[in-house]
Amino acid sequence: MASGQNPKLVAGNWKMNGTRSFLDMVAELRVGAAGGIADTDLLVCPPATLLAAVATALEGSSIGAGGQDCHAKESGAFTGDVSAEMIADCGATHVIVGHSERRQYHGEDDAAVAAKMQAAHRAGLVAIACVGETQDQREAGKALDVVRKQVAALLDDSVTGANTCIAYEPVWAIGTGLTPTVADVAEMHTAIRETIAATIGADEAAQVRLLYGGSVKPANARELMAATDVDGALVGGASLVAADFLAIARACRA
Ligand SMILES: O=C[C@H](O)COP(=O)(O)O
Repeated sequence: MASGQNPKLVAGNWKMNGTRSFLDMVAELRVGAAGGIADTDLLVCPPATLLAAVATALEGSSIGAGGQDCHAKESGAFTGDVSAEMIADCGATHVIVGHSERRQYHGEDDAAVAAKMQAAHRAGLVAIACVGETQDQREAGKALDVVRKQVAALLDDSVTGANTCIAYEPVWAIGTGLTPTVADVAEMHTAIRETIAATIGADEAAQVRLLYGGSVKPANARELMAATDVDGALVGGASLVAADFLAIARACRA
């Protein structure tokens, strides 16, 4: 269960940002990542409106495309929703589920997130499942317990290193410029991996990539990515600038 065993994954979550003009930025990323960035996989998660275009623009490159959310069902009368199968049909390989903004603004609880994760697996997508404590929970000394519970609620024996990533995103660090200490990140990631191991065994758990997210920038990426049990980053704001996103990916080189 040592850090550094898995290739890093740097995923950019554009959130509700981006119109077709952002395809120029995707072209920039493609050029910047040509030939690959040593031992680091890159993923771009645009809004659903751009997913097919971004996936097409990245075909044949070393960068993948992912969705930001999916419905638990395959199809049906769910106006405005998008299924995991639709995301896969766009050419995406991954989908984020359970982001704290979905939990906060759309009332998604652990059970809903678990159902979305299963939908992702049903569609052949890698689920990037987000967990993380609020500021109040951290200040109350409950961060580890809260996150362990969130992770445990997502797991069943269908979870593998190949079909699941867990993103630890402290809610108070998202978009604020604040980050936990490297020691706090390492402690949390180790606890997350132990929680996963309790369900699927230590060998498989070692292969689940654990991403850190929350104010990752070029200036702090090297330090955060070197922390124990950190296998990559889920990047919000800095993923909207090609040079910054590429700099974060390069910072994963130990
Ligand atoms: O999904 C990404 C995270 O919410 C992090 O966002 P941020 O890098 O803007 O803090």
